[in-house]
Amino acid sequence: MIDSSTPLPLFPVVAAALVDEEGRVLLQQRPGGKALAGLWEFPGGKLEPGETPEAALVRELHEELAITVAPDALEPAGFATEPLPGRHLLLLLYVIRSWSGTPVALEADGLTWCQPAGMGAWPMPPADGPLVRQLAAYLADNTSSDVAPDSGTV
Ligand SMILES: Nc1nc2c([nH]c(=O)n2[C@H]2C[C@H](O)[C@@H](COP(=O)(O)OP(=O)(O)OP(=O)(O)O)O2)c(=O)[nH]1
Repeated sequence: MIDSSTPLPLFPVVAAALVDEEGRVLLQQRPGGKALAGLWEFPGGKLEPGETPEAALVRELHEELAITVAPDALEPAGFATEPLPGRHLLLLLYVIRSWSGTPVALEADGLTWCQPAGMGAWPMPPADGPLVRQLAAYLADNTSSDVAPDSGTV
């Protein structure tokens, strides 16, 4: 018998907040027939055996969006955990500001670019609520402005 203290296997998933020059972030719609169909998510997916999180995300973004990302473009930006049936989701979010190619929905039902402050309008999986808040805070703290640095000090 499994009691509530039985640990669930950890289920690591990597996800990307692709940020464009206007500060918008790409979301994709999960396709029909999959768990959480119709909800909007950060592109990404499960790790394959032996894969690092970064390698998995580079691979997933190529498979899902046909874009190429250099591993050093990945900025760790937040995480969330969520109990799922039979396993426990560990969702790792990376910010990515540069890539090659134009994202196209190879697996998703649709793509949308939205400002982090407007993401609440898009229905997302339960685990994503904390990620959206962390992302907004991360971008507020880690986005350079167009103002030139003060060069008046010696
Ligand atoms: N990529 C991504 N997955 C998310 C997000 N939020 C969230 O709860 N998840 C969950 C949904 C799935 O349980 C898991 C991602 O797995 P997945 O999409 O690669 O795999 P899947 O089981 O849905 O489909 P498959 O690969 O077996 O066909 O992470 C998110 O923002 N992005």
